[in-house]
Amino acid sequence: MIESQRLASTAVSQVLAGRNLNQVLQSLLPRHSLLTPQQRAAAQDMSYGTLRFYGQLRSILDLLLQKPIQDAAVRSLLLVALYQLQYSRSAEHAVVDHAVRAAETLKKPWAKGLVNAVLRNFLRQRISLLEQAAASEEGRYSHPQWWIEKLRRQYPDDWATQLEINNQHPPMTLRVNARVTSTEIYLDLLHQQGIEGQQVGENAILLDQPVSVDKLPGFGEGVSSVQDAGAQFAARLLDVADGMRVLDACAAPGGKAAHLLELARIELTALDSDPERLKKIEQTLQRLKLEAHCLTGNAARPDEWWDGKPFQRILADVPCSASGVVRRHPDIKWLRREVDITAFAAQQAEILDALWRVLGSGGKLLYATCSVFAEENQQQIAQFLVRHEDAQCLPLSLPAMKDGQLTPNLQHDGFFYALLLKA
Ligand SMILES: C[S@@+](CC[C@H](N)C(=O)[O-])C[C@H]1O[C@@H](n2cnc3c(N)ncnc32)[C@H](O)[C@@H]1O
Repeated sequence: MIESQRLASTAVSQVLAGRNLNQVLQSLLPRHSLLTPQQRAAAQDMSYGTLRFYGQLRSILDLLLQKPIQDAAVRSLLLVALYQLQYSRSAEHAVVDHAVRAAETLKKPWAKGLVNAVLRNFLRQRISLLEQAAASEEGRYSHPQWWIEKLRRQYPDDWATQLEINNQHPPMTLRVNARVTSTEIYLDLLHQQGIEGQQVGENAILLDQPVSVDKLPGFGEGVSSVQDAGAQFAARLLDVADGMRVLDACAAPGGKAAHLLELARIELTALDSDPERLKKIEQTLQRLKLEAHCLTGNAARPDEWWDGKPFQRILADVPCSASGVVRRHPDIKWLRREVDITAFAAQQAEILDALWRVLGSGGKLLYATCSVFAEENQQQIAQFLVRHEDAQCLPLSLPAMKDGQLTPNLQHDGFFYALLLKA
């Protein structure tokens, strides 16, 4: 456990210094090649869990300390150990003992005693500390205060439910490749392997328990993919048909692009501004035996990549706050600042305006975000409609949506969709 705990502490410390958790783990894990798969999984769980409950754990740590700790390594080690004590099944004495030994290796003579005292005090005063931490909203909901307030303003009825859902483990959902088999047949195949789930969309199967993809029948051969049920609405809403010229303007890592290709024999251009992420689309399409024209380029600058032939359909799955998918990326809660939402909205408007120019008359553009904030969603589209008289927003006939908004729940993540028709 000690190695996993140390790795998680380093990861948490780097995220709190401003780095993205996925990238941090991708760079740290290969450097710990002696870890067993179980130790790696434990390190990931501790990193994700500590950040999921960082608001609460930080409040508890502040209550336990006479003055704040400036040392990032010791502070992160304490946060990870508090997470383990409160949320994991590890034996308490082992968590404390390993954290004290990990503190010794930090070569800071004062750290060992402090770590020991803080963790033992937590165990002695746990109930009262949990109650005191819950007195502040950040401590209670483990989200930044500006986020809590924005959600409360925009979702007066279910803001607290959303915050609670955001702190749960995300569900694992599969997309069955409609070109290869039916959802019913694949459910049966899963059942034969002892994997249970239920159909929650035309091609979507929500698994009872997450499993490693190499246990999924035919995964390597492209029979299924992992994709949230909310994300699976995109390809259906865009209403593609064989022979259409389609642009996926922010395509990486390629989940929605692949779904579009599974649904119809379209001529797809998959664009993304990040060449590294673009490689992931190529890998995904190779596994699924699908083809697209993959391009590196800025969606807001069509002059740099467009061949002048209008598209009949465009998917604009724009960069956003990702506030609808924090279950999967708990670091987002602590990395985003309120001003970022305005910056995202400005970037999204620029991309939308540019893409409108490359859409043919009578064509449809599906605007998509994985955000729950109105500035990036309903307000963005209302302003777009004012700027573009030739645009009409079509009604979406999905029962789970309100004004195009899906909020995170037990079956899917938070997404927003708006389908725009060009006169
Ligand atoms: C929400 S993700 C897209 C997810 C993807 N549609 C899928 O389903 O797998 C947004 C993507 O937009 C890309 N991006 C950001 N700014 C861009 C721009 N100006 N032009 C094109 N792509 C951009 C990012 O690199 C990122 O891959």
